Amino acid sequence: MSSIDRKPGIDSESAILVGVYLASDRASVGHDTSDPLEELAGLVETAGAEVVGRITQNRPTPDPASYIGQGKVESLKQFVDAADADVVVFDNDLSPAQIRNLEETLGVKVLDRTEIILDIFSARAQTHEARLAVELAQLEYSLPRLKRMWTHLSRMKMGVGMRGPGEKQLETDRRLVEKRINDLRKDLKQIEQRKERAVAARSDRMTVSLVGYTNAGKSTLMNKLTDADVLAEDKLFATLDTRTRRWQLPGWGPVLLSDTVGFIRNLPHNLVASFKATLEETRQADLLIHVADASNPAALDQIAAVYEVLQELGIDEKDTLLALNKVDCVTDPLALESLRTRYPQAVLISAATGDGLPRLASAVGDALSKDFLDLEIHLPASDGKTLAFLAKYGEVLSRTYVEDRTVVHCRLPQKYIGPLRGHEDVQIRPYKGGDLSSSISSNGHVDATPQASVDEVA
Ligand SMILES: Nc1nc2c(ncn2[C@@H]2O[C@H](COP(=O)(O)OP(=O)(O)OP(=O)(O)O)[C@@H](O)[C@H]2O)c(=O)[nH]1
Ligand SMILES: [Mg+2]
Repeated sequence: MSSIDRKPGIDSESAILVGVYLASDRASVGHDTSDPLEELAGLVETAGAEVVGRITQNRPTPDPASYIGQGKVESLKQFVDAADADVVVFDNDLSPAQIRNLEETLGVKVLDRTEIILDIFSARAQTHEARLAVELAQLEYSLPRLKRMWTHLSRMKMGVGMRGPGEKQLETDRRLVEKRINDLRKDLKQIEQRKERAVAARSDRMTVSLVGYTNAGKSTLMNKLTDADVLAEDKLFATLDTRTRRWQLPGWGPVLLSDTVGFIRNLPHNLVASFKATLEETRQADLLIHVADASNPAALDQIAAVYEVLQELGIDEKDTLLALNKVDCVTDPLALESLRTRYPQAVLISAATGDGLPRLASAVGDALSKDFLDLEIHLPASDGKTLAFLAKYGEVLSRTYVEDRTVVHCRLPQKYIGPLRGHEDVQIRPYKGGDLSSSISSNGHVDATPQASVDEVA
């Protein structure tokens, strides 16, 4: 499939960055005071290229032919020649036609932000699952662009506008790509279903998942809390898979903590979809810890971008704790203050120094406790299985035997009330305090009027 590999990576090439700010963008990113091309520069460097120049332009709307205006294209060309650049990278997403026109005028490769992100993911994907996910996203991105690659080829081989074998070749390429996309989707769906079952099966512990913008410090925090040995480095997308470790939560017991791939503003949609299997732990988590880099001038926008991706994954309604990380290297106290005003519940931490981690742990404990119900459960004295279930998933506080019944005072996560209902002859009701043996009437049966809160989930 040589025509799809038109773009080798940009490793050790020299790049000029172009950012176009449309009227609509300027309205929405009003609070971001950082250099608008800083993030793209980080991406391009992570992809292995060297940034040799930057150009920005404000425009009301993109130019249909070349995104930037004609005059700007001319000065970009001079810039490219003077700097002897190999590639021009746009911070915006370009149409296939815009890329083609720009490449023709500039005489160098033109890439957009999505292609750079896909390139990084492709170079860093290590697990089988991540490789499949990236390949799928790349092919989905290339499919509508196949024509443009062919046009490039046809011009070299037989001049502009030639029909004939070229059209046929394009059809064949397209069919091959479509077939591969279908196969990949099927494989990933299977992995996703297997993963869904696997994650569900080990949910006998409360599970907490770290989410956040790329480079926010999720892996560093994971290592600090669990003695895990996850790669943490000052590169974008250092983590592309999911690791889960036991975290001994003080005053609580062990919970499962997972670290996963970071998010970024305008994460390509098909990339999010492809990574669904990888994000399974996050989708099934009882609680999310959203780690944000408080020292980054774009922190507010990054936090908003993470919420957008959570929305796209359909998990924005989950209980989420915001942890403002890297407080040890905040240089602008006013910016931190405005973050705190905006998110008064957030916990300030430094994953590097360990500052604030006890406070984070106790906030996590509180958030998890919220899901626990204080219950009084009546079961046949012979029902050892249900008793074992309660001991495994909940916290049994007391146990009383009355005739052939056992009465248990137990704190149990809400999500286990459903499974309990399946057990025969078991009654569940809110614990109201006092002596459990007195709640059994003389005929040995419980007064079965559960409160609404229990009834709803039961
Ligand atoms: N000063 C300081 N640096 C930190 C802190 N936490 C993380 N870092 C640094 O930030 C960089 C990124 O950290 P990671 O833990 O890899 O970030 P991540 O969120 O896992 O990033 P991705 O896996 O790329 O999404 C590393 O160089 C860390 O050393 C902190 O509290 N203070
Ligand atoms: Mg990481």
